[in-house]
Amino acid sequence: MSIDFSDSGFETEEPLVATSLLREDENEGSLRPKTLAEYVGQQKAKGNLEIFIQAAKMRNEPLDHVLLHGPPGLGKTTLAGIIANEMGVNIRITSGPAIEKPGDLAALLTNLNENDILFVDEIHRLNRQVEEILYPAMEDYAIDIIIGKGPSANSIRLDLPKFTLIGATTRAGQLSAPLRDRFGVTLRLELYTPAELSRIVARSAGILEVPIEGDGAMEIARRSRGTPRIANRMLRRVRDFAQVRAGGVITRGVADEALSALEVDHLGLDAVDRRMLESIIENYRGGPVGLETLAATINEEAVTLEDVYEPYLMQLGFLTRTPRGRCVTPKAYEHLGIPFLGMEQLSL
Ligand SMILES: Nc1ncnc2c1ncn2[C@@H]1O[C@H](COP(=O)(O)OP(=O)(O)OP(=O)(O)O)[C@@H](O)[C@H]1O
Ligand SMILES: [Mg+2]
Repeated sequence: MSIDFSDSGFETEEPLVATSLLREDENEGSLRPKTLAEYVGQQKAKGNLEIFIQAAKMRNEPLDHVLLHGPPGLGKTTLAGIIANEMGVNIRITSGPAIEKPGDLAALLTNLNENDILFVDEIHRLNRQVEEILYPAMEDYAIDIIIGKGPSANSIRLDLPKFTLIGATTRAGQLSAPLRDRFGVTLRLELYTPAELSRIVARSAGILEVPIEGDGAMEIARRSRGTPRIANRMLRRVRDFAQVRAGGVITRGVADEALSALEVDHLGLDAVDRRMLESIIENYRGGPVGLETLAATINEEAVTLEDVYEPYLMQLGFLTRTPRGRCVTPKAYEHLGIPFLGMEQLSL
């Protein structure tokens, strides 16, 4: 998708709801809160963590292994960093696809210090052999390594320092049961409310030293589909716009103008959301339609639709998942300005 900004001198190639990291995310690190107190929202996850962290510290033990799951950009990596900070331990960061061989994981594990954290992003993408090394590592703080080859091969057990594994995934359903069962703590991150997102936007604006009005922060918040990463991206794009058009201050009007130019509507839906909903309505009479069929029809990846687009559309009550496929609700027809012809339209 490309957006024509020829009249304002802006050039952007990427949609705001991109799955890969964008130019705007470059210094994401500087916007990351460092303590639980600074971490906005996610009350349930935060409340639980606070207790677990305090208890582990009192016992002078590592925190139990933690699995963080939820849609992209909700703060999983951020939370892992905060846990390390609050525990006062080091964190080693890696990801499922980066650990290719059992030996790679063994090297990471044996280099940890007592109570350290190993953070494995995209943990659902670990390969099977590597995963099997993790089982005894998580359970008994030990790994079994094979020395030698053929009939003279010997398995020896190597003790590891006590450590905490933090796994993050957008797809908890894809974790194998034995791996999932070895996490003592499982935290699901939820989409943020506009009020929470406006606090995040105001906080980020403070760090970036961008003047912003309360209304301006709220306008960005309402349109960032429950996701802090998208809110921060929008903040940066709106800032550019404000500098050129409005003397640098982000007001509600500037935010609205900038985001409308980016084809983000007042609920935060972008061109892909609209194509998705319209395609279900026009080609499949409102659904049900299978995810793969829908993805092929609008030429998007099924995983992207499922992980990135659907959570927000479902939260808005625009889309439902049924055993027979996805259905668009009357609320979505109304938002798109398409007449809804009654319930029989849904069941056809
Ligand atoms: N609760 C929060 N309070 C303030 N800022 C947040 C919060 N959660 C996330 N952010 C901001 O959102 C951005 C994205 O967060 P993060 O990288 O932790 O998401 P993630 O869940 O790890 O995403 P992915 O699934 O893509 O790895 C960060 O720059 C961070 O500053
Ligand atoms: Mg992350």
